[in-house]
Amino acid sequence: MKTPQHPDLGASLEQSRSGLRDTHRRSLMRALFLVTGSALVVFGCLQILNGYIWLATGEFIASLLLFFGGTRINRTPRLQVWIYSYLITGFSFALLIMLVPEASVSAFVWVLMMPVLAYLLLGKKEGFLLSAPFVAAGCVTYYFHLEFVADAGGMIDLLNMVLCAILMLGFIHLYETRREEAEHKLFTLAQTDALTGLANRANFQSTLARTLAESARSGAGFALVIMDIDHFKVVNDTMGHDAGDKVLQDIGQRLTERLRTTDAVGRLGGEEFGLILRDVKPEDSFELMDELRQRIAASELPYGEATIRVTASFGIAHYPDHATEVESLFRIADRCLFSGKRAGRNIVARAGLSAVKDQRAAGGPL
Ligand SMILES: Nc1nc2c(ncn2[C@@H]2O[C@H](COP(=O)(O)OP(=O)(O)OP(=O)(O)O)[C@@H](O)[C@H]2O)c(=O)[nH]1
Repeated sequence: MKTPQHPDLGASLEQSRSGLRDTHRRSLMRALFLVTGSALVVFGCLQILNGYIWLATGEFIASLLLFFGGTRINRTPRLQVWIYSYLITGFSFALLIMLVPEASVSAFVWVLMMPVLAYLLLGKKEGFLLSAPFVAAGCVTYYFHLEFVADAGGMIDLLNMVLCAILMLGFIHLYETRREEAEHKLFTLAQTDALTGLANRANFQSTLARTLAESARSGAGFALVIMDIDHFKVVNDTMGHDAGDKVLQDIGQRLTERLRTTDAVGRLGGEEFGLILRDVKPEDSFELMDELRQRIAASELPYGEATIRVTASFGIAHYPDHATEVESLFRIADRCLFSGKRAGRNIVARAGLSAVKDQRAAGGPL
């Protein structure tokens, strides 16, 4: 059986919580550091011409820090801290500039940029919590900038700003909510076998890799079981594909019903299923699978006027007794299954110590 390496899908979702993967967030941050750093150099020069030496000095220092940050952002393990530091400092700096009595009215356009950056870099919840107070503070500053709205023209100016800020925040929030929902739906679809509702092969392999890493830390063993329905082709050929589908759904349900919630079940493809039994000894996993085998053999699935009976064969490999790597565990369980099929089917076959010996003698996994 070919078992290609699959990325951990759970980790992928975690990394894309803001809509951008960590690598993209780093690239965006680097671009922001460079753009805002360069912009601050220009603004600093203009502030000198305006006579605001202290403001220009602050902008030059900030631009140096930003250029330095641009060289570090790709390597830092604390990306989230860097993002928060950048956004909070940047937003506060923008507010400070708006508070200057002679501030140009165009400085207030940055208020509208705040939610865009915060949502893009932090996601919906954290983006809202960070940007909403700054947007509100920007609107209040604008009110003071207009000198308390003395006439109708001032009121129009204020309402333009406030309405635009509210709409910007609202639209970005709505967009991010829909994007998260769509991503979640896609992610679930990409992980699930459509026919049985079980984990699909890629998802099962991610779970297996995670279980192995956890077991390596905790020292607890687990069993990998590969189960295959016997002579499934006959069901399809004699009763039709729809009957075959019903059998697959029924078997999938039986497997999940019988196992513990901490165990994992997945459809590896066709009529083949994978099971991970956590915290289990070799004798116990054999007994459990044999009970499952008997249940499947004894069950009758009504299909129209007919009744469908199937049997299944199982191959078991144990971590760490038989192998300590995903590939080797799969190969051993698969070979056990194959030997069970050759021995007449409706059998639970487990790797023995000889399997481990053979593997060592051959200088590699079985
Ligand atoms: N109904 C249905 N059939 C499927 C599906 N996926 C694979 N199959 C069928 O499963 C059958 C597998 O046949 P084989 O690989 O020969 O295996 P088998 O008949 O179970 O024989 P043994 O495994 O040797 O006992 C083929 O007929 C496939 O078309 C599916 O999603 N639905």
